[in-house]
Amino acid sequence: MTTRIGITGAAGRMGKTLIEAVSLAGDELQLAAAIERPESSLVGADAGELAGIGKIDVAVSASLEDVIGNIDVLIDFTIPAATVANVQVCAAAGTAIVIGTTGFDDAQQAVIDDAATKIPLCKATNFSTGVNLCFKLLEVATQVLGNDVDIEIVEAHHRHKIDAPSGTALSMGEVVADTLGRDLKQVAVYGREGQTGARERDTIGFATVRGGDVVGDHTVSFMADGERVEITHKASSRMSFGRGAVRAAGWLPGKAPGFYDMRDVLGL
Ligand SMILES: NC(=O)C1=CN([C@@H]2O[C@H](COP(=O)(O)OP(=O)(O)OC[C@H]3O[C@@H](n4cnc5c(N)ncnc54)[C@H](OP(=O)(O)O)[C@@H]3O)[C@@H](O)[C@H]2O)C=CC1
Ligand SMILES: O=C(O)C1=N[C@H](C(=O)O)C[C@H](O)C1
Repeated sequence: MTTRIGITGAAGRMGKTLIEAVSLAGDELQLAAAIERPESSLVGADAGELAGIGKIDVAVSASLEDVIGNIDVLIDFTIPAATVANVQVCAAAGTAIVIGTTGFDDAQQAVIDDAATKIPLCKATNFSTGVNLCFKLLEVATQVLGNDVDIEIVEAHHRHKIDAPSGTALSMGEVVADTLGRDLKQVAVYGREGQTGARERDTIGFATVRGGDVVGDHTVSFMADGERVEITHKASSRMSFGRGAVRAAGWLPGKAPGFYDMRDVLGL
């Protein structure tokens, strides 16, 4: 059976990547709708031409509500406010959703958690296989190195990124903090300046770099006296995220309502 996919934020960097990723995914997955903001000049354009893969006879729509009945699953990589609106449309229609947007505040996350009681919902801060493998490697490294190391996370992204630290860096911090039985909200340090005092062992530090066209680099350092372990992931193409999100979109429809992430899709 064919899974009909909708993509919001169709003209965005990830939206265009996702349109191409669906076209590469085989006959079981089909792009059934591409949605942009009503005021976008791209409404009515062919989604394939927008993504640079040639005509696919799917016109960009101005409203998710207009097309929700034509899709089995929505993939949403937009901005938090738009995702929150879109997840509510999906919950009302009983349609599954894959969420890649990052940068939600607690109130926005609560709306998403509520939707997951009604529909199958797969949300990940990073859909690449490599990053999800890194989450596993981080668990092991943290278990072995434990409380004897200082842990710092550095991420770099392109100049257009609007949230910091990246969702992936925060997820990496959560994996490490959970494994150590620490509460990330209590121990995270976001950047340092001035007379900071000596580093406290229990803290987990984050540093952010922005510039150029960096697709997404993440390094977690475990630093002891005399040695250092670093786990690094470098994305060189957005297709690494697009492939993963489309795989999640093929996996999700038909699942029981609930909150899933890419580790569930990969069986990690
Ligand atoms: N989980 C993962 O694996 C990954 C997650 N991301 C995340 O995905 C998100 C999008 O990233 P990226 O594609 O680079 O961003 P872009 O800015 O390129 O795209 C965002 C899209 O959302 C649309 N949009 C913005 N505001 C609204 C609104 N109010 N209503 C409806 N649509 C809106 C934009 O439309 P318009 O062009 O008209 O403004 C655009 O199409 C980010 O949160 C990023 O962190 C990115 C890569 C991987
Ligand atoms: O905005 C991006 O580009 C990316 N965002 C995600 C994040 O915040 O972690 C995933 C990836 O690193 C690219």
